[in-house]
Amino acid sequence: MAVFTPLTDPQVVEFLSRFDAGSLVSLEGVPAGTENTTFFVTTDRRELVLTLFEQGEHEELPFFVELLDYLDEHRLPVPGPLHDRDGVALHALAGKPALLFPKLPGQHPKEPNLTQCRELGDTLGRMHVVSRHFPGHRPNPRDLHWLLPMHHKVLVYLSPQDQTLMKDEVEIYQGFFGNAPDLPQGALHGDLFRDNTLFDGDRLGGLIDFYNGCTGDLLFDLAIVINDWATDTDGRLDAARHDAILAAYQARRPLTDAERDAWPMMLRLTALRYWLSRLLVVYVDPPAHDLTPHDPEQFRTILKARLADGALPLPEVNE
Ligand SMILES: Nc1ncnc2c1ncn2[C@@H]1O[C@H](COP(=O)(O)OP(=O)(O)OP(=O)(O)O)[C@@H](O)[C@H]1O
Ligand SMILES: N[C@@H](CCO)C(=O)O
Repeated sequence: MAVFTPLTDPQVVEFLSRFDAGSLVSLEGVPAGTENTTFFVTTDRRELVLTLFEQGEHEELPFFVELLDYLDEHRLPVPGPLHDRDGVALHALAGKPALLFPKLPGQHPKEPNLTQCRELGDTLGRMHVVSRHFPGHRPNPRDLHWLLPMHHKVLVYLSPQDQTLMKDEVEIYQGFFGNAPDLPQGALHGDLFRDNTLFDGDRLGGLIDFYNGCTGDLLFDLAIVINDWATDTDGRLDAARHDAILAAYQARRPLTDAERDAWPMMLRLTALRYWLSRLLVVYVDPPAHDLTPHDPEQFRTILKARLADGALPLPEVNE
């Protein structure tokens, strides 16, 4: 159960009174989620989601509001936060920063079909086309600059083989990305796993949970997507889902030559990024709650599969 901060009806009634969103009918805590407290709020006019921010850098919340406003204005399927009658989105509730969102339709796809993969690739491609012009700035908090110092913290918990694997990989990324290939930049979702999307049948209802959002290499976002959406249980790439996502993405934004060169390395770097972040949660900085952490092993397996198999050929772009 991930309601870390309970709320009463009167608190929510008072909160809602600042917005033109109707009067409270019901309030329901959402069990999913491990980082923030989420409630579904039904009013006499609409369905909403109320998020209380439990952790993280609260001073970064205005960046997320600006990014969601920007993507919403550009007609991407994201929950653009509600602004109150004075134009303010971010408020405090029960001592926590709070945002109110429209409730988007759909469920997280566990085993996405090819139509859903195409939808996702198309939407991410559209998002990256507009996000290149997003004026905000937040350096990617999980790129190589983070891997370099942080991987040292987990080495002691790894087998000698895994220590070598992790150290060698980080050194290889440093050699490759340290020479700064010229990769297209823009705003990223930063964590676009299946459980951060909602599908209403085959229709993409929305991309949610933008709290890893940042600016940086667009390719980083795409590699996270492929590693989660197009990987089989043995860690190997699923060619059909891989091609469906990448063909749809590239119909919106063809990859540059530099991105094509960097692609196999970016798949490895983003796999290691999650191996490491999950190891940190398990061994170094466990959260106060007792929810089962995500399994680090899954991303070690993915990394090893990318090393063994390389990347699959990128689908042809139809100009
Ligand atoms: N705008 C929305 N519309 C519909 N459902 C939503 C919306 N926002 C959040 N949810 C639901 O609430 C759940 C928790 O939300 P969210 O992913 O933001 O929480 P979190 O604690 O940050 O989770 P995570 O563990 O993925 O970081 C989601 O899995 C989804 O089911
Ligand atoms: N998507 C992340 C968790 C949320 O940041 C993971 O699977 O490790």
